[in-house]
Amino acid sequence: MNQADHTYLQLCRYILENGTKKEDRTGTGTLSIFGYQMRFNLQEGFPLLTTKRVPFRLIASELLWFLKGDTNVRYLLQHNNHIWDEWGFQKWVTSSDYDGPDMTNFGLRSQEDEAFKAIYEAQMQRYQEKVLHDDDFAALYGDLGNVYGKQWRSWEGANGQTYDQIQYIIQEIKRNPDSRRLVCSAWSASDLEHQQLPPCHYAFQFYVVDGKLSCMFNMRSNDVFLGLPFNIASYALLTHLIAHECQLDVGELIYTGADVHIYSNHIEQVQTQLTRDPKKLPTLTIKPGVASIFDVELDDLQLNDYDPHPTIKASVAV
Ligand SMILES: Nc1nc(=O)c2c([nH]1)NC[C@@H]1CN(c3ccc(C(=O)N[C@@H](CCC(=O)O)C(=O)O)cc3)CN21
Ligand SMILES: O=c1ccn([C@H]2C[C@H](O)[C@@H](COP(=O)(O)O)O2)c(=O)[nH]1
Repeated sequence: MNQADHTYLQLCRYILENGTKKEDRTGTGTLSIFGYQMRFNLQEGFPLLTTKRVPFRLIASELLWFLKGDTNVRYLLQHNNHIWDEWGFQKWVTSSDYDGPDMTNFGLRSQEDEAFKAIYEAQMQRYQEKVLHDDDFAALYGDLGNVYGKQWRSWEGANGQTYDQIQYIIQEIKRNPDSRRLVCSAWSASDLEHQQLPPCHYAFQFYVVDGKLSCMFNMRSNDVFLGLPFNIASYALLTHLIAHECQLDVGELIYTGADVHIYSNHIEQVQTQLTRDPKKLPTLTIKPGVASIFDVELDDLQLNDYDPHPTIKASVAV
């Protein structure tokens, strides 16, 4: 059974038919709806879409990065993960330390202007090298500010004391699984000015019934073609990891989105994906013996029987 692809494709179809043209911060333009919910039964298989290839390795390394409480893209680069590069790069090129060619509006310009694209790529390569090999540079420009890792693992209270929301949730699930307070919030009003990108998945909550762990996650803004397949798989993986540690089965994953949009330069890609028939979902195995989710490494996670349709390329809006 694979209901997951159908559920996702139904959302895509719904936006194409009912979405309103809406301008956005990146200048790309979107088709957007406001308010949508989807449910994924995690017992059916691991919800990694099969109607295009979704790179599980990038999703897993990003989630482990959050769980480590890390906010610096150096860890991602060390794992050959480039999904956050543009947001660190932006911090560098808009600073007084930047001494290269003008990078104003690099996201859109690199899609429209081939000559600029080559200049941009050279600067991006310089950025990546510096983050990887220059500690001072990485501390300044690799760090994305108080993003997910910081809020999840060391939320700062008014008194300067820090709170580990993930540790709290795990302890509570073990001690009092009926709790209705198994919430993690990444949205901190006082931190908005200290973040390269305010959290898109800003809160999630767990629920235990009949020995199964379910999770609901909320998104204020969601890029349906590039972001959402990652977000679904990431929260599915988080639910599996916490269930594993708490000796529970997995239940349901519930998604609630607010401004749910397809970028205007992703419409063709979505239409291609809609012509494809879903295949069997993969399954996930966590290496036995990994006791704490904070010790999990990439090699402890194994995705089985993933045989998707080919990748569909698209540019990310910055
Ligand atoms: N516009 C936008 N969409 C997002 O989904 C997004 C952001 N911005 N900003 C922050 C993070 C970064 N995320 C990203 C960024 C890029 C891809 C992406 O390009 N995915 C490609 C594969 C990329 C690769 O192989 O390196 C894909 O085909 O899924 C996915 C998620 C999710 N978030
Ligand atoms: O996990 C993520 C992170 C980001 N996004 C998307 C949603 C929007 O398209 C952009 C963020 O732009 P804002 O103007 O701050 O809303 O990134 C995502 O889908 N998933």
